[in-house]
Amino acid sequence: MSHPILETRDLSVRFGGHVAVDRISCTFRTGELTAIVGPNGAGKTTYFNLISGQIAASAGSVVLNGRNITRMPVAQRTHLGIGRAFQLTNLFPNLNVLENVRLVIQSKAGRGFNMLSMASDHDDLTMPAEEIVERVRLTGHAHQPVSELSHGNQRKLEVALLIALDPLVYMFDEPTAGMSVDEAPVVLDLIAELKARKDRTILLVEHKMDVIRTLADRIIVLHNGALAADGEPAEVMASDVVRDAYMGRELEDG
Ligand SMILES: Nc1ncnc2c1ncn2[C@@H]1O[C@H](COP(=O)(O)OP(=O)(O)OP(=O)(O)O)[C@@H](O)[C@H]1O
Repeated sequence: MSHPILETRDLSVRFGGHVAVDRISCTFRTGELTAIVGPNGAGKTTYFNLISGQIAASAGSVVLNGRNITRMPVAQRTHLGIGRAFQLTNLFPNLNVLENVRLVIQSKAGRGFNMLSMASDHDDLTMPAEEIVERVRLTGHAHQPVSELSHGNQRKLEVALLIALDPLVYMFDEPTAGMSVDEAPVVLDLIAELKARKDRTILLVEHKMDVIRTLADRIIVLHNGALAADGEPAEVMASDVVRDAYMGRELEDG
């Protein structure tokens, strides 16, 4: 098996008296797609925020490629290889789809994240940007300002930007939430392609059973902020821990 790229060690955060993530120790390997499941409020998003750096840990550590990144700001973690699906707030709303993708490629290529530099200065980056826009089926919207995109197309753009960034660790938080049945497969196919490359690590917070079944190599279950189960999908799904964690609530079948 490949070496662990990402590890959390006794990672915890408390908000006032409430422990939202409770001493989670977990290792993630290259080539592996881990689904993170658990009922509402279990701590999934908070765990993601701790890994990507959106919030600071109260205790424990996050280790990327052997390096302690626990105290690093988001931008530095991104630079080192942690990639979280962009929220619309990270985009330039008045620039179009293609320009936003090109800016991420430009920044990745070490040419700065300068939206004022002329597009013609970076002509060589336009073609890779167009390819990524095509992969998420947004070619028809390439010249549309991102602020005018439908919700589903915004989500596809988030995935496009992450692919442009091409981090070591891809973090997806319910990537198809709110997408139509026509749109979701585009994103799921792209995640499957990333997984097939075997050279990236993918973390996926997901409620949809069919998505987990199709994509996950491994499932971890969070319950009350703690790691309740960790293992192969069939084994975890059949376990009492999952039944107890969900307390009668089902993972979504849709
Ligand atoms: N900034 C915050 N301040 C106070 N409490 C918070 C904060 N962020 C999260 N929490 C609490 O931490 C717990 C975990 O929340 P979190 O959003 O991580 O759960 P989740 O598993 O992602 O849930 P969902 O599936 O509903 O998105 C919840 O009880 C939540 O209310």
